[in-house]
This record gives sequence, C-alpha cells and structure tokens, in this order.
Amino acid sequence: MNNNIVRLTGLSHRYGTSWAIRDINFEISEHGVLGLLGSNGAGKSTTMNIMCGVLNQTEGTVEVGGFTMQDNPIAAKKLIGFLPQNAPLYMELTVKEYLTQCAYLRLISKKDVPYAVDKAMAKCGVSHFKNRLISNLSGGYKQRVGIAQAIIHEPRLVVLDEPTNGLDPNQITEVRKLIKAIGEEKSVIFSSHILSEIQATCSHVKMVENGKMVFADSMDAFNNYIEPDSLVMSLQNPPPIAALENLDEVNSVEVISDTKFRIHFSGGPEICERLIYRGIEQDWKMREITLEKSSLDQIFAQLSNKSPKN
Ligand SMILES: Nc1ncnc2c1ncn2[C@@H]1O[C@H](COP(=O)(O)OP(=O)(O)OP(=O)(O)O)[C@@H](O)[C@H]1O
Repeated sequence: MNNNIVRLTGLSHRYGTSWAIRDINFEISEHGVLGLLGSNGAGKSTTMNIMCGVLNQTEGTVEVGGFTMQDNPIAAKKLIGFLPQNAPLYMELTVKEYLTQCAYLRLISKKDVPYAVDKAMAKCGVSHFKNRLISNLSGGYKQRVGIAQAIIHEPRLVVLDEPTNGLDPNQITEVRKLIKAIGEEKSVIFSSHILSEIQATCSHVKMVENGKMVFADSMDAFNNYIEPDSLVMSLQNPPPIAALENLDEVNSVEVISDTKFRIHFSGGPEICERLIYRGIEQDWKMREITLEKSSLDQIFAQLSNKSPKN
C-alpha cells in the first residue's frame, strides 16, 4: 500500500530549447507545510504547474495518491487544490457566487455545495464578505478567497504558488496563519523566493536553483546550514581594532565607520553574548549588535559547495 500523497520522479521540463527544471525527485507522505524555496526563475512555478497537471512535463512522472497524472488525471486532480501565482478569481462575482462555481467545477454534488462553500469561507475567514464583489476585496482577502477555492473539495494536497506575494506585512501574517492552519489537516506545499517567509511557515523545505533541487530536509537542518557567520556592532567608545581581532572566535574585523564594525566569526551566534559582556566590562558603549542573515544567493553558493541532496 502506497501512502505517498505526492511523488515526483525524474521531473524535467524544457520550454523550447532551454531546460527550466532538471531531474526533480521528491515525495511527501505526511501532513504539514512544505516550503519550495528558490529565487526568481529557479523553476518553482514550473514544478508546481506540472505537479497540479496544468503543464505537461517533458520527462518524468507525477503521482498523486497513487494515481499518475498522465494516466489518471481526473483522479489525481481530485486530490489536489491549487492556487497558481495569479489567483484565478472572477472579479465580477461575489465571494459566495465564485466559490459556488468552483464547487461545481470540482464536481461536488449539488446538495453538498452550500455546505462546502460555507466551510471553505469559514476556514479562510471570508464568511463576513460572502456577498461582496471580489473586485472590492483587499489583496489579502482576495488571496484568502483564492485559498478557499483551493480547499473547497477537501483535497489531500494543497499547492500554493507564492501566496503572499504583493501583500502588506499584516496581510502576510494573516495568510501565513491560515496556511499553517490548513497544514494541520492537509499536506501543503507553498513556494516563495523569500527565505524568512519559508522559515516562518514551514516544517520542511526544498530548495530549487537553476532548475535543480539543491536541498531537501527539515527547516531545522536548513537553518543549521545557514548559521550566520558575521555580525554588525555599533560602539560609541570602540577599543582598538587589534583588540577586537584578538577576541576568541573572531576571524576578522571590517571597519564600516568610526563607530560601526562588521565582525566575521567562526563558532555559533553565542558570540553575541560574549561581546555584550565584554562591551560592558570595557565600556565600549554598545548601541547595536545584529547578526547578519545570508542572502538566498549566498545560501545557494554554500549549498552548492556541499553535497546536494534530492
Ligand atoms: N512559458 C514559458 N516559456 C518560456 N520560458 C519559460 C516559461 N515559463 C517559465 N519559463 C522559464 O523557465 C524558468 C523557470 O521559470 P519558473 O516560472 O518556473 O520559475 P519560478 O521559480 O517560479 O520563478 P518566479 O518566482 O519568478 O515565478 C525561467 O528561466 C523562466 O524564464
């Protein structure tokens, strides 16, 4: 008995002559939120579109709940809910009218449609706007309606392509909460090019770059790869640079200004505590200390130098 919700095997896709993704392999067999991380053009949408059966791959197979997308597309698609990068919303319909249409398209039987619509609206927090035209909703609420159409038929797998793109910080927090809540009951795959987005929402991460999978593991394992190795300190009364350079675990010191320094260190981020204590002892008058986060490009370079996983 195969318990996989989704399995991608040797997935490759070529637009014209250039390969967008090459040999992507992974499977998911449990609930939770999985992040698909990658910079713009890395191949996230291509992978998701193929996974959801809206794009035919050049090579490889997609299996959802044991059904292959090529041989049993209807059975496979019943198990998937998809919010593409541009939400497929009808602006001239109300929320309720739109979700009712979606329920019929998902072949929910007529008598069950009102219940399915009410349930999806409640889950996504849009019930109070059910009679509002979609065109009159804010970006965050439009996205919630997009997510509601993706879960209306109670799929096992929910695929969300950059669902927080273009939202303001409050809306992002709300949509993240909703994604996590859905992940308690279903498998959710959600893509983003923003690392902090994936860190805040996902238990597992897969990273694609240049069409290839370069990392696949838990969020904790990913964070271990990207431990910061530099920090910035502002000191109103700095010691001589040589004194900073001679501190344990400090590899080098970069002078940004008379009072601001970048410290490159080895070991862990606990160095911050040691620097704060030392600063108090020696009256450096510390005003700021910040660990620097790696950019996606740096992480990709780091991961490419380690053994890539699939
Ligand atoms: N319809 C298309 N025709 C030709 N090339 C395409 C097409 N769609 C995507 N590509 C190319 O395939 C590569 C992967 O694109 P894809 O949209 O899958 O990346 P992505 O990671 O989702 O990026 P973004 O976050 O910018 O959407 C890119 O080089 C892109 O330019």
